[in-house]
Amino acid sequence: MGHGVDSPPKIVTGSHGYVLEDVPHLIDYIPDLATYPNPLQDNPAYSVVKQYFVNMDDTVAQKVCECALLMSEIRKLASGGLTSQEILIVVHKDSPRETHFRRAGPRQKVYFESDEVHACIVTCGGLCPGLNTVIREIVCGLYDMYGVRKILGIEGGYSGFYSRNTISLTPKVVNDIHKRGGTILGTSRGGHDTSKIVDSIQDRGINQVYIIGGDGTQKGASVIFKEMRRRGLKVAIAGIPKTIDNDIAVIDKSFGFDTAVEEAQRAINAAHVEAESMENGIGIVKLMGRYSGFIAMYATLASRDVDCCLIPESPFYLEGHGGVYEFIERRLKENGHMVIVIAEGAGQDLLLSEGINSVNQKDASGNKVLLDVGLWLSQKIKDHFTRRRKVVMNLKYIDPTYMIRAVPSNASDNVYCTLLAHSALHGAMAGYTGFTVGPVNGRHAYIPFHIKSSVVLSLDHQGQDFLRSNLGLGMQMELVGDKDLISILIPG
Ligand SMILES: Nc1ncnc2c1ncn2[C@@H]1O[C@H](COP(=O)(O)OP(=O)(O)OP(=O)(O)O)[C@@H](O)[C@H]1O
Ligand SMILES: O=P(O)(O)OC[C@H]1O[C@](O)(CO)[C@@H](O)[C@@H]1O
Ligand SMILES: [Mg+2]
Repeated sequence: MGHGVDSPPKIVTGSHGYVLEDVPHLIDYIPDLATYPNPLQDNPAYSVVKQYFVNMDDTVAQKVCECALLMSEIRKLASGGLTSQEILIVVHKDSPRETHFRRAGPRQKVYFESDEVHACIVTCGGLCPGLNTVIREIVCGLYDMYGVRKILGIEGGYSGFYSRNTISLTPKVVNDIHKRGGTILGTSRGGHDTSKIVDSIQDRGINQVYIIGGDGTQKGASVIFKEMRRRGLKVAIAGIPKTIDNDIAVIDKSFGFDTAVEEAQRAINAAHVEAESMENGIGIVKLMGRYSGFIAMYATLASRDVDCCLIPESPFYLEGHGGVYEFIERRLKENGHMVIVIAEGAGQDLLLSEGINSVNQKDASGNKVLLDVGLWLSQKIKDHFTRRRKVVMNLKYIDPTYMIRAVPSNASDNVYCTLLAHSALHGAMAGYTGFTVGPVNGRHAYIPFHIKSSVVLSLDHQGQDFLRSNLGLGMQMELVGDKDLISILIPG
């Protein structure tokens, strides 16, 4: 019963301009599927909680506007005449309502019997703190909540589907993996061969696929979903978004980000200790962030020892008025030392304009390989001050790139990873497919792949919020360059 054409986005509109970006469901292409009562209803841990199951119609608003509910809605709310999906929305009376997503969580009816489920888990792309926690909680959640016994781990990312062995995953196998960094399954870039992957899933009789990875991985998951649908297979594809860079616009935050920011403090502290111990000491720390400076910016805000933070969203220059050299000179005069944090994607245009390694290198997944801006900046500063200005200065460059992502996740990321894992498996059990999970405005939701894979968040989108939060944190700010986003922060 396969569909020969791509499924268009499932957009549901309602009254008052309500728009639901819905996720696909197995019954969209296999209409006569049997349903079963959710086994959670007999679980004493859950049955005591009132209203444990998510209402079928519950949705989460992508944006919560700052104005109040319409008076008519307030009246309806008071009289119980609004559904819970509507209660979640606060709208401006004149503006169309924003996008909504289906709320995540367990449903009363499921589309898989426990002993019918054959699940698999795969991790793809770069490492991120929390990968093992997500794996653990999918396994334990399926086992404990749904009585699922057949769960396979696919080794080595997408290519592992057709070129590697599998691992049988049980709660015992995954018991303490959340205390370790990395992923027990291994990961990889490249090697996404859709038909080989789908053949492998079909041949093994797998019917739930949990795919943990970043933007590239979610695009790969979307292609797998489309092929499943084309073949008419009863296989639920659930994505769990992973990006240490925190650059997915639609969800509130990505897992591992907090841990990475925390770990980055150690490098910044070291840079600060080194810098303040020497005459004209400068500590430079390079942090991850190809296209967005979230890690750099949050690590800067948390530390209070950083004088200057350079991010990809805000181009900067070195020479002349408003340039980095001028700022360094002033800070050294005022303080005798300074710390600079630079995101890996910042200043790439400057390196390219100097003709450094202009060959466009790509990794196995087709991602552009960036030039080392930290080394370049260190060399430039040394050259400028020591050789050209004949100023004594001591510069120490620290690159903790892989140290901040190879660590185990911290406590709050562990809790977050657990919620993501549970959202994913509740969704798959309920028959949803072709979706990814994540909190939107603080509530966990199911988001269609086409939205997740197309939006990359940069700090530019949040410029105003950033200004507000920086001011709230007691930072003074100064512009470097001519852009409207702040590049330099001076602890107040
Ligand atoms: N457009 C695409 N279609 C199908 N598969 C893709 C696509 N883009 C990437 N992939 C596959 O997804 C996997 C991971 O992609 P990638 O290496 O870009 O990491 P990522 O998921 O974006 O994570 P990271 O946060 O580390 O960048 C790879 O196996 C890659 O082949
Ligand atoms: O060196 P690798 O393993 O390709 O990964 C590095 C990249 O992965 C990311 O963390 C994205 O997840 C980037 O910020 C970084 O450039
Ligand atoms: Mg990526």
